[in-house]
Amino acid sequence: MTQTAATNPLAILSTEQTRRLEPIERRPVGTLMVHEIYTSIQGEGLDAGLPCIFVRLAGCPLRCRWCDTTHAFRDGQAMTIDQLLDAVDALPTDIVELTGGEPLAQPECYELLAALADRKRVLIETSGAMPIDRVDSRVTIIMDIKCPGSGEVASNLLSNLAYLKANDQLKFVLADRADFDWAVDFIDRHHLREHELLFSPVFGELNPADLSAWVIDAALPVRVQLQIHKYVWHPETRGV
Ligand SMILES: C[S@@+](CC[C@H](N)C(=O)[O-])C[C@H]1O[C@@H](n2cnc3c(N)ncnc32)[C@H](O)[C@@H]1O
Ligand SMILES: Nc1nc2[nH]cc(C(=O)O)c2c(=O)[nH]1
Ligand code: SF4
Ligand SMILES: [Mg+2]
Repeated sequence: MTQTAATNPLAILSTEQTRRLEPIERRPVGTLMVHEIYTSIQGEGLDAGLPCIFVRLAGCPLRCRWCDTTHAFRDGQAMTIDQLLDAVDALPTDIVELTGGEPLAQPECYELLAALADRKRVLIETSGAMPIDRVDSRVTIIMDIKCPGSGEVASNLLSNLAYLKANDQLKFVLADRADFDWAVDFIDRHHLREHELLFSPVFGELNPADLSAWVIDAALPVRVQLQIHKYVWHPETRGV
């Protein structure tokens, strides 16, 4: 059976609420536009496999060619930070990830991240197109470096590299061999080999076996990572 926000027992926004999502421009002052909140298995990064609460904010100024979350570009439910914290507190899971859309596109998210970090272990998944310097230091940042195949390479904010902490993660989502070569060059040019590096294939586009062979051949200190939720559930399933 496929699972959706409507059937996931740990989804916070009900079917009725998700039907009433508003365009992001209608966000009242002091609120964040939230696209969905649910619990699943962390499908990406160094915490893959662990239960995790996902708070997905609405809206993104980028348009990665292969984005799998275009449904979050526009609509959400306006929630105050207190409402969001109540929703997260109601869930027993002790890891929470803020994602989107682009979570850092909503400035209130800095305050939200600090408040979440008072309660749980917090991860943020960000495009790296917005400054990360104001993110609470207790939060683990998973930052995408956008490769040429995404069509968004010009959005990489290189000044962010200086703010990465030892336990943050740098992710390259690769569409083809040209992206792979570009990523290896980027890592060397910016002296990033000491960081936690993740190479992920664009789902359904780059064969994970090809990517794995390239990583083995180059003897690179990077982790090949697949989006495991797309293997556990049907890849189009929402709310997982
Ligand atoms: C939907 S984005 C939201 C967070 C933020 N906007 C970003 O790009 O990191 C979450 C993660 O999914 C990855 N992603 C999106 N579409 C993908 C695809 N088709 N294949 C592999 N990863 C994908 C993104 O690269 C990013 O690491
Ligand atoms: N299960 C699951 N794990 C994830 N890790 C990062 C995600 C994201 O969309 O940011 C994601 C997601 O959408 N689902
Ligand atoms: S930055 Fe993230 S949410 Fe925005 S288009 Fe790219 S992958 Fe999708
Ligand atoms: Mg996702």
